[in-house]
Formats: sequence, C-alpha cells, structure tokens
Amino acid sequence: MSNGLTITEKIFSRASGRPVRAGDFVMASIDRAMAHDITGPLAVEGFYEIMRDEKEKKVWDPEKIIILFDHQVPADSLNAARNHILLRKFAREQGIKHFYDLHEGICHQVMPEKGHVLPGQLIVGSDSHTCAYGALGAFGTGIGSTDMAAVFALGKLWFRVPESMRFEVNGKLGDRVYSKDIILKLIGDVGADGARYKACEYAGEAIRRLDVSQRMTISNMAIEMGGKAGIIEPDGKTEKYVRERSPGYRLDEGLKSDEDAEYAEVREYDVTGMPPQVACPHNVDNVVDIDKIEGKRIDQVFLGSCTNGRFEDLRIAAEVMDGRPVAKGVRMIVIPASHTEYMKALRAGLIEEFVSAGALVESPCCGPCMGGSFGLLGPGEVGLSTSNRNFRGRQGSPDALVYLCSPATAAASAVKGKIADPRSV
Ligand SMILES: CC(C)[C@H](C(=O)O)[C@@H](O)C(=O)O
Ligand code: SF4
Repeated sequence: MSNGLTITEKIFSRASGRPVRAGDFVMASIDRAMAHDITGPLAVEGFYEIMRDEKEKKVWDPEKIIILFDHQVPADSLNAARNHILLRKFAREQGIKHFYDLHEGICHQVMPEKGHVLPGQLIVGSDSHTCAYGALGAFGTGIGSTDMAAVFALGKLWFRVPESMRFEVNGKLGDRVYSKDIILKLIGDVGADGARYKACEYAGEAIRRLDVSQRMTISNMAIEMGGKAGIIEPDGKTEKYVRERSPGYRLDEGLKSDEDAEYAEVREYDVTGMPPQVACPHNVDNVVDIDKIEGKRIDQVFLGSCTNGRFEDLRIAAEVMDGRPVAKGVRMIVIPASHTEYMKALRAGLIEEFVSAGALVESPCCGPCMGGSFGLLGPGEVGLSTSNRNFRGRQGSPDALVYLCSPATAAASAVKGKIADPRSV
C-alpha cells in the first residue's frame, strides 16, 4: 500500500481524530448538518425519541445545524404547512442559528451561498444531493432522517471511509457545451450504480477551468452514479468564492489527494468536440448525443433546480434564447435556485427577458424537479428539464417522459418547441 492519501481519506482522518484509510470504519465528528422541510420533521421526531430519557432535550450544537424550507414552498398542502410549523417551532426552541424560512431557496444552493460549506469539512444533509458541496472541496453526503436524528443529538455518525474513483477530465469544452454535458456523459458511461459508495473525485484541466457554479452541477450529480460524494480539489476559484462568504478563510494547500493516493478506479476523458448530452427516460444513465434526439416534441421546459438554477445558468439560457419567445404549444417554467440568485437575475434584466418570452418565473424552490409540488407533467406529456433525475413519475404522471439537459439545450428547445441543439439555433 502506498503512503499517499486521497482528499477523502484526509477529511475523514481529521473528522475522526486519527489517521484512517478507505475501508476503515470510523466515528466521525460532523461539521455541519442540514435538514429541509421534507426530511426535517422525521429527524425532529427521531431526535426527541433518542432524547426521551434526557432532562435537557437539546441538540448537540445549534450553530452547526441548518434548517430550511425548499421542497414544498410556499406550502402546497396542509401537510406541508404542518411540517413548516413543526420545524419553525423546533428551530425556535432549539435556538437553531441558521434557520431559513421559505423565502431563501434550495438547500444545496443556500448552504454554500451562506457560507455553511468550507473546503475540508464533513457535512451531512438529509437529502441525496448533499454531494453538491464537493464542488468546494467538502465531503458532503446524504443521510436518512433517522441518521440525522442521531446527528442532531450527538454531532457524530459512523461511516465506512469510501474508496475514491477519479475522473480525469481533459480537453476543452466547445461552444454552448457545459459542465452538465460532462456529468451526463460520465454518468452515461459509468452507469447508475457504477460509482456505488465511492467518493467521486473530479480532476483534470476541463474541471479546473470551470467556475464554481458549473462545478456545483457536476458535484451535485455524483449520487446519480451511486457516488457517496463528488469532490473537486479546492483551488483559487474555490478560495475566492468561500472568502466572499466566510471572510478570513484561507486555502489549505494540503487539502488535495496525494500523487500516490490509491484509487478504486481512474477514468480518463477528453471533452474536446463533445456534443451536448441528453439523458432520456427513465434513467439518468440513459444518455445520448444531442443529434440522436433532436426534433423530439416537448410540452414543458423546466429551467431550475439545485443542479442548474443559478444566475449563471439563467444567463446562459437567456443568451441562447436571445429575445425570442417560447414556442407556441410549449410552456417554460423558470425557477432561480435561491433568493440571492433571483436578485442577481432580476438586476441583470434576465427575469424580464424570461417573462417577456412567455415563461413562468416562480419563486426559489425545488418546484417541478421532484414532482411533489407544482408544474407537473400529465399523462403522455414530455418534459425537458435542467434538473438531475428523470425517473418514471418524477415530475408528475408515470406516463410522462422526462429528458435531462443543460440550460443551453433547454433554452434552445424552448424557442424551437422541440429538443434542439443549442449550437445551431
Ligand atoms: C426529498 C428528498 C429526500 C429528495 C432527495 O433526497 O434527494 C429530493 O431532494 C430529491 O431530489 O429526490
Ligand atoms: S431541486 Fe430537486 S434535486 Fe435539488 S433538492 Fe430539490 S428536489 Fe432534490
């Protein structure tokens, strides 16, 4: 065995207070824990169950728990309203310092944006896309509500330190081809469980060249190939992003995988000349080049979600639309991922452009991404979405079809009224 460590092994060694390696079982201290309106109520219930015999029923650290509302926002059912009431009460009683009510946005956007994600941290969230925080060099991972209950109580959780799978992505992305196309390509290649329980590590010049917003898209979708995390080694861009939110933060030069670190697998890619990618129904790994699916009719385009609802995504889409209206017979729903992103888009005039084009712009939330709220697809309808999952029934009817793509492809398709290549509209 070599002496080198992966970034994941370094993070777990710090979090568990001893040198550990992939495969070791550890009890790790959690740096931040996030729960939202769907999974939070069950975690709260579990927490009180655990604390049943304690006199003081207090969480381990009210400053390290983040609670927010995003999935059913504004409350779209009585059940959602009750969940919101329960979590507001819990946050008040426990003195949860970082509680965001329903105006703030989607968890995976709000967490980094508000400075709750630092490189090298071990962060858990009761949401599967918590791997998104790997974009900043944190080990973020999704856990269930009952595990979250234990974290609320103890601030610790056991893990088997995952092996790492390295994706060396080189070459240069072409015009109107983005990080979403890279991650769809990788998932299509590896398969939905090809990286099961592995820490996916994205490296190479094509990844280094991406801005933080685009890195978030790639890290966000590690779970779609079974990854436990989706880490990108922090660099100057990471440092700048983090410092703007956590002044005084300094990049730790040692926070990267050693050259002789051991990997379960290393895969190499060259994205030069790669066309836009689309994931076809009903699996995220059912990925094709755009020319295989171009011309397919669509009923709805959804531009948003924690994967691709940032200001940069909206700007790309507006550029591609270039003042043209949404095609007749197609509806377009645009949802900025957070209040901050919404304000940026508003100030830049993007919201006016979308509204003038005939799109529906909604307040920050998950929206149709999970089909639990508004914007559902009916039987037989076809949706094109910038989100991360296209499972049967995910956005409404089990008889609807969902295709996944980049914001540029979504925008090109919205103006054309059918799936279109953003390079040729
Ligand atoms: C509701 C939540 C538990 C779920 C997740 O874990 O990812 C949702 O965010 C999703 O995208 O499917
Ligand atoms: S936007 Fe979609 S993927 Fe992201 S947290 Fe919400 S439901 Fe999950």
